[in-house]
Amino acid sequence: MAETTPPVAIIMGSRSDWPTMKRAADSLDRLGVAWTSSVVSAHRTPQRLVEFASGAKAKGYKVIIAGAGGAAHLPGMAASMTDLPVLGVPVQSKALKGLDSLLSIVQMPAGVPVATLAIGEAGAANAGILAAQILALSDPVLAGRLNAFREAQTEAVHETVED
Ligand SMILES: Nc1c(C(=O)O)ncn1[C@@H]1O[C@H](COP(=O)(O)O)[C@@H](O)[C@H]1O
Repeated sequence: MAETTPPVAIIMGSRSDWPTMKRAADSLDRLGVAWTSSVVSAHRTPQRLVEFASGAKAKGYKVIIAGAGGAAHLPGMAASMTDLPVLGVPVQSKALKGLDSLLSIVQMPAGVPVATLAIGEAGAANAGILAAQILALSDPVLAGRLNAFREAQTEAVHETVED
């Protein structure tokens, strides 16, 4: 039987980004959304990026989460080759604490959007949730799971508040 493509592709510039990008995968797992992950670099494997990004929609992906650090050109270059929504995660760099990653991702020219998340693990976790929210627009069952997730989150905060 032919394998179905999961709706979310997580790509990252280097294997060293995985501890951050795993947070996106964790969010997706929690919400019951299937994903794949792979290392693709605009700098180190440009041909692999062209093949991935230009073929992503035809392959059946619905949302791309792209994480990279430093001169983080991966999300923008991926967005230039697909009209799937691209969520960019600035991975925290050693030298500049991720400010370089953030600025490399966020300032896209008009016409080629990348939805840019916060630097580091919180941004990656939110990328997973945001991908699920996009998919939930046409998936009421997933929308219900997202709602339950939000309620559980609110309840967990209430439990830490005395009064
Ligand atoms: N920013 C990019 C791209 C890209 O944008 O294509 N490819 C790799 N990298 C980044 O280089 C950093 C260091 O990578 P190494 O740890 O492999 O030296 C990683 O955060 C990666 O995302």
